Amino acid sequence: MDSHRQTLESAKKYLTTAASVAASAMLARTVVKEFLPNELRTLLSSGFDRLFSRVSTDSVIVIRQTERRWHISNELYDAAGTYLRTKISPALKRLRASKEKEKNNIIISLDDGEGLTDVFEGVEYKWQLMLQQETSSSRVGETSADVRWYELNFHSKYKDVTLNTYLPHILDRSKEIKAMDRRLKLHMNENDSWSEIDLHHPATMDTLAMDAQLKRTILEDLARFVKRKEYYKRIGKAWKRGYLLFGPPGTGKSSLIAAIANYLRFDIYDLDLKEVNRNSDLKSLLIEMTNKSMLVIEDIDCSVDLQNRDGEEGEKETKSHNNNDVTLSALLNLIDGLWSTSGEERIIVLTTNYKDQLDPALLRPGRMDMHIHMGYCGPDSFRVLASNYHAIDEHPLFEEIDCLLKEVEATPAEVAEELMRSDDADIALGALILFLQNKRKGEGREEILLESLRTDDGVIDGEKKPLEIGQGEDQTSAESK
Ligand SMILES: Nc1ncnc2c1ncn2[C@@H]1O[C@H](COP(=O)(O)OP(=O)(O)OP(=O)(O)O)[C@@H](O)[C@H]1O
Repeated sequence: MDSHRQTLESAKKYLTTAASVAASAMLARTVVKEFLPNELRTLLSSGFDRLFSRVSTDSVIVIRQTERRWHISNELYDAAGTYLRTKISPALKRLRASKEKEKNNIIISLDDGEGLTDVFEGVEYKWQLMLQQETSSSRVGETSADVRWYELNFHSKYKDVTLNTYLPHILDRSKEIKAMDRRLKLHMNENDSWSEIDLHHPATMDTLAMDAQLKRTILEDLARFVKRKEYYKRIGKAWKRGYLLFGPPGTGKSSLIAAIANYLRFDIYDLDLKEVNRNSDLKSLLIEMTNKSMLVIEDIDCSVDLQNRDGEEGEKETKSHNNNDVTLSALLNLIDGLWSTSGEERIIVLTTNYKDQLDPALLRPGRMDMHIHMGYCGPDSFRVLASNYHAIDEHPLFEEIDCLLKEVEATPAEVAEELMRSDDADIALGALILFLQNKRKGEGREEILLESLRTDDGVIDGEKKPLEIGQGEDQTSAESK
């Protein structure tokens, strides 16, 4: 996106017009201005009239604005503008305007040469933006308006493939590009209604400090999920995916949620169950959610107070802390039923610091598809943080830090805090070493106390960990179902 903006900025700056069309320079400049991304969208709000004109072996499709609002052409004209914006080379220094011989048309070259060339499935397409000033007279006097259209040139033998494949591809790509450009929203609930703010969380999958293999697994899972519309339809399952994030505070559960939202360009619906008084309110909230969104319930263990644990799942009374009527079974039924069937491409994320305190109903197969353990900071995570905070990939102190991180349980949040202490990498890494050494001393004393509680099988009483599938970094794991 930035490179496009730069291109457009530099295109604007370096605009030159051919000497022969000096009189048209003002008009051309207007078009160039309109190539700024936001304005482009307004410019391209209309449609096209399709016509083929044969010039020797070339075919030309004219994609033109039209008065008819809902004409298919509107969509394609709009899509062409969006699509071409991503195709303009960052190296482009100027937009060239020239006048067509014996015509009033001005050609705006979208590259340095003859026209922007796009190669798709081996076929070469040349795009030109055309511009004409049309004057019309009426009783109130003469008015003039700019008429713009795209000309798409290609060899006539590719006419079918163009209509059947290339133009649909442009429509699809433009939808994807628009989805990427869209501002993300964070929705928060108050009783039975959502309020929204723009989501500007800077976390991305790149800046997230976690075990490299686990990160790859999550990314692959997400990428597979969004491509599987037909698959979910075929198997008769709702197109949704559930992730349970668990781990100590400060290990990046909220950061991962934001990173997923930024990666998929999904809005977040942050559901605070304590704010919901009745199951009917919960239902209203879930119905209002849009597609391509994430339902997030943080600290699920604190949001609902589990009672009657021994009863059947459907009978479990799970009330929230402020004694409202919302039950866990209602939440689960709504998510499995209405929420899943009334929308698509939905993700649900539950977080907890204490997975072992969760109701088994939440952990049942098919409910949360992937259990992701956000663990303490290991060498992989530390490398990401060092790169985030100090833009360094290597440093003589790394080895010592790696050794300490293997011995000490420090959260990424704690490590990040130390790294922020100074802009000087040497000082910050030194502070981190000191912090880890102090922590190790503290833990050493604790270890001695815990030693007396150790049972025969080596497990510390009350500390028995749930069985997890570990991957990569020692303290990080994922269970995928
Ligand atoms: N894995 C991580 N990668 C990058 N930064 C992290 C990570 N974990 C923590 N941080 C840093 O620490 C801050 C707090 O982390 P975050 O809120 O994501 O943790 P959490 O696990 O959700 O904590 P809690 O359980 O208390 O909600 C973040 O804003 C970020 O700066």
